[in-house]
Amino acid sequence: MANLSPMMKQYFDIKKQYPDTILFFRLGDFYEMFYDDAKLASRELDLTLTGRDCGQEERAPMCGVPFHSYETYLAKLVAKGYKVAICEQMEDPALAKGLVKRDIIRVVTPGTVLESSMLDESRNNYICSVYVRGNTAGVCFADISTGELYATVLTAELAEQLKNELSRYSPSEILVNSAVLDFTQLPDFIRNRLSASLELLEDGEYEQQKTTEEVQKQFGGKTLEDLELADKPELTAALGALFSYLHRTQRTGIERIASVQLYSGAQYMKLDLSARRNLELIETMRSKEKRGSLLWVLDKTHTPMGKRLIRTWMEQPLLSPAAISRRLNAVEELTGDAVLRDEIAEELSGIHDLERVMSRVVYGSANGRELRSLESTARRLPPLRSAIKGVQSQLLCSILENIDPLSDIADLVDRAIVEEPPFSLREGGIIRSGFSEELDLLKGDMSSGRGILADIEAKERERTGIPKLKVGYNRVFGYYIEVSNAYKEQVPPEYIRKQTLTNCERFITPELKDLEGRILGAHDKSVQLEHSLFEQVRKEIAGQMERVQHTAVAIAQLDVLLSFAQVSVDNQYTRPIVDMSGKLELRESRHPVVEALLNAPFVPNDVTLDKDENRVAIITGPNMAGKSTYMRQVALITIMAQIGCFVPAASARVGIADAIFTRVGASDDLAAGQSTFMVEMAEVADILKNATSNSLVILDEIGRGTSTYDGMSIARAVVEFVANKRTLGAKTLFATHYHELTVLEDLLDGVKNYNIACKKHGDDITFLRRIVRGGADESYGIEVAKLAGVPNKVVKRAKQILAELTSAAPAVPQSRKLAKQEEAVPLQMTLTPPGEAEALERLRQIDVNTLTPIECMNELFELAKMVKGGS
Ligand SMILES: Nc1ncnc2c1ncn2[C@@H]1O[C@H](COP(=O)(O)OP(=O)(O)OP(=O)(O)O)[C@@H](O)[C@H]1O
Repeated sequence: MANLSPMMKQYFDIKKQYPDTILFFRLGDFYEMFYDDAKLASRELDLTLTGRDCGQEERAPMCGVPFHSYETYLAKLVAKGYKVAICEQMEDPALAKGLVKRDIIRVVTPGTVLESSMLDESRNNYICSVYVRGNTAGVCFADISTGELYATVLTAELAEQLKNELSRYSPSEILVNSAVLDFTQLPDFIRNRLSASLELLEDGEYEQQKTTEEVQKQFGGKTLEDLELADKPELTAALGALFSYLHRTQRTGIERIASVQLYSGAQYMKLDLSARRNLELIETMRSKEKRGSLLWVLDKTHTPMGKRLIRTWMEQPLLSPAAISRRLNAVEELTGDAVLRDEIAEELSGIHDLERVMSRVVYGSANGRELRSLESTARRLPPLRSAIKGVQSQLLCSILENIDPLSDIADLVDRAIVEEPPFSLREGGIIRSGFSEELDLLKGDMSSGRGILADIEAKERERTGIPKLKVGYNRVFGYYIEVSNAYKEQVPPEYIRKQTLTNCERFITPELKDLEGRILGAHDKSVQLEHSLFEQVRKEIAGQMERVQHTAVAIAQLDVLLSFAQVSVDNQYTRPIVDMSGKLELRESRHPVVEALLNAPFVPNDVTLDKDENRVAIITGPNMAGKSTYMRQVALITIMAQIGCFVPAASARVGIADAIFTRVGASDDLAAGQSTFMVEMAEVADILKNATSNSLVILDEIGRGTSTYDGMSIARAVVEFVANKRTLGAKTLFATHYHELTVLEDLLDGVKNYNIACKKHGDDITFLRRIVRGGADESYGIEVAKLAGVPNKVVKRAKQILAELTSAAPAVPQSRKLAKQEEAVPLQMTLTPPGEAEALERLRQIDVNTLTPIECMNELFELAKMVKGGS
C-alpha cells in the first residue's frame, strides 16, 4: 500500500468510509470503479474490465461509465438493490494544485433516488423505517423526491399489520431494527413480494436521545409535544433513524421533508392486502398490469402529482361522511360544467412535476431545463385560477385558495435563464443577457475578442498574401493560424510552428496568444459566474419550497377530482348517498371494470344489504353466471363512493363500511409454502377475527378446497358466524356451490338467498346475468365445461356419472372397462347422504344464537359426521 499512487490512496481513503457501496469515482469524463467494485460492475453492467497503474506491481482492475450517461448504469445497479456512492471532483482539475480534491456527494440507494429517469412519475418512491419494541411498531414512509412523510403507530397483530402497511405504500427500501426480523416471514415478504431492499440498522441508531435530536433538528427545533410524538417513542425512534440515514446518504436537501403527517387506521377504510389484491384496485391479480384494474378506469389525471394522489386516495377510502361529501360536492360541480372541465384539463395538461422538480431544486441538482419547466408550469397557474374562480363547493374553493400563481418564480426564471438552456452547466450559455451586468461585460469581452480574431485573420491574409489562411481553435493549442501546404513558402518567419498535419501546418503568434489569454480568461470567468448565478437563482427558488408544495398538493387534488368527474360523465355514473345508515342499496349497478372491458352490454343488477333483514346474501348460480363479478362490483362501488367518486348505478345509497374483507380465488402465498386450503382458512380466520358489524365481507366459495362435507360444514359455520349479530353481524355476500346452504334462509335471521339466473335449452345454457331472489336449482358445471371446450367424450361421461350420483341405480350403460373400475371403487356418494334426515332434525333443535362460535363449529362437525356415517 505504501507505494500506492496518490490518487489511489485518495480512492482507498474514501472507499474505507463507504465499504458497503459501489464507489463511482469521478475521473475526468468518467466515473471509474476499481477492484471488487469494478469486477462486480463489469459483471452486472456488462462493461469491459480493464486495469489502471496504481503504483503496485499489479494493475488495479477498473471499469467505468461515462459521466454524461451514468444514470442508465446507476439505475441498473440500484434496481438490483446495490447502493452507489457518487464521488465527485470538488474543484476544477485545471485549477487544482496537485491532486484534485474529491468527496462523496451522495449515496444513491433504492429509496433515495432523485434522478427523473429512474423514477416512475405515476408512483411515489418511498423509503420506510420500522422500529419494533414489544407489541408496538413505529412506522414511517418518506418520499424524498416529493417531500412527503407519513407515519403511524401499530399496536396489534404486528406481523399482519406491517405487511398491510408495507404493501400499501410499497416502499423500495426498508430500514428495520433487529426485532423486526423476529417476524420470520417478513424478510421474505419484503424481498419477494415487495422486491424492496432491506437494511438492518444497528441498535445504536435507535438510541433515544440521538433519535429525538434528529427529529427535532429535522423539524426546525420543534419539541416532540409540538409534533405530537411525545407519547410515541417507537415512532420517534423510527423517524430519528430514518433522518440519520438520510443525512448519511444524502448530505444535502433533507430539509425538503418539512413536516410529518401522522395517520391512524381509524381514519380510513381498512383494506388489507388480500382485499386490495382481490379487488384489483391498482393492478390486476395475475398480470400485475394497470389495465383491468379500478385505477385504469378512474385515472384520467393529467399531472404526475395527480397520478400519484389518485393511487393514494384509492387505497385510503374515507370514513367520514362529511369528508366524502366534500369530495362528492366538488365532483358534482365539475360534472355539471363541461366547459369548466375542458378549461381545467387544458391548463393541467401543461403542468410539469412540480413536486419532484422542487425536490431537485432543494437538493441542488435541478438543471436549467427543470427551472424552465417550473416557469412554464407557473405560467399555467393564473389561467387555471381564473378558470376555477367562480367555483362554489368548499373543496374547490380551498383548492383555489391554495394554488399560488407563483408569478415571482416564473418571472425570476424568465429573467435569469435562457429559453432553451443546455443540459449541463459546464459550458455556460444558461444565463440570459441582461440578468447580470458583470456577466454581460465578460461576454462583451469575449465577443469583442472574437471580433478581433476575425480582424487578425483578415489582416494576416492580406499581409502574407495567403488567401486561405484561417484562425482556428482546439483544446490542445488554443488559437492558431492554419496554412495549407500549397502556401507553405509564404509563411512569415515570426510564425511559430506548433503542428504539422497532412495537408496543412498550424502556427501561433505572440499577438494571438495574448488575445487568447483575454478571450479564454473571460470565458472561464463567465462560465464560473454563470454557475454561481444559476446556483443563486436555484437557492432563491428553493426558499419558496412551502408555497410550491402547497400549490402542488392543490393541483393534485384538483386533477383527481376532475378525473373522477370526467369518468363519471363518460360512464354515466351517479352520485351516491353516503351515510352512516349501514345500508347498501344499489339500483341497476354495474361492475366499473368489467363493463369497460366487455364488448357486449353489461347487465345491471340491484343490491340490498343492511344491518337487519338483509345482512347476508347467499348467492348460488351456475359457474360463469357472474357471482364473483357481482360481489366484486358491490365492493368496488363501496370503495368508489368512499373515495368521493360517483358510482356505476342508477341510484346508490352506501352506508359507510369500516372495512372490506374478501376471500376470493387462489392466493400467491403458495410460493411461501402454504397449501391452497391453508391459505383460504388463514384468510377466513383473519376476516372472522377482524371484521366488525360495519364491515363488508365478500366470501367466494368458502370450503371448496377440501372434501365436500368438511367444506360444506365450514362454509355453513362461517355463514352462521357472520350472520349472527352477537358474533359478527357484518354485511356479507357469500357465493357458494353448496346449494344445501340455502336452507339457512329459513333457519337464520338476516340471511337471504339469491341466484344469478340462467336458462337451459337442451344442452345449451344462456346466462341471463340477472340476480334474483331464491336459491339456484343446479350448478350446470358440466354445461360450462362443455362451453370451455372440454372434449365431448369427457363431457358425456361426466353426465353419466352425474346421473348415477343423483339416482339410486346406475341408469347408464357402461363399457366393460368402466364397469370394472366401478366394481373396484363403488360410487357410494349420493346427494342425499344417509343420516341427513336425523342431522336436519338435530339442527332444527339447535338455537345457534345461544352458542359460541366454537360450539357452533363443533356442533356442525357432529352433524357432518352424522351425514357421513361417522367417518
Ligand atoms: N352482469 C353482467 N353482465 C355482463 N357480463 C357479465 C356480468 N357478470 C359477469 N359477466 C361476465 O361473465 C364472466 C363470468 O363471471 P364470474 O367470473 O363472475 O362468474 P362466476 O359465477 O363467479 O363463475 P364461477 O362460479 O365459475 O367462479 C365475467 O368474466 C364477465 O365477462
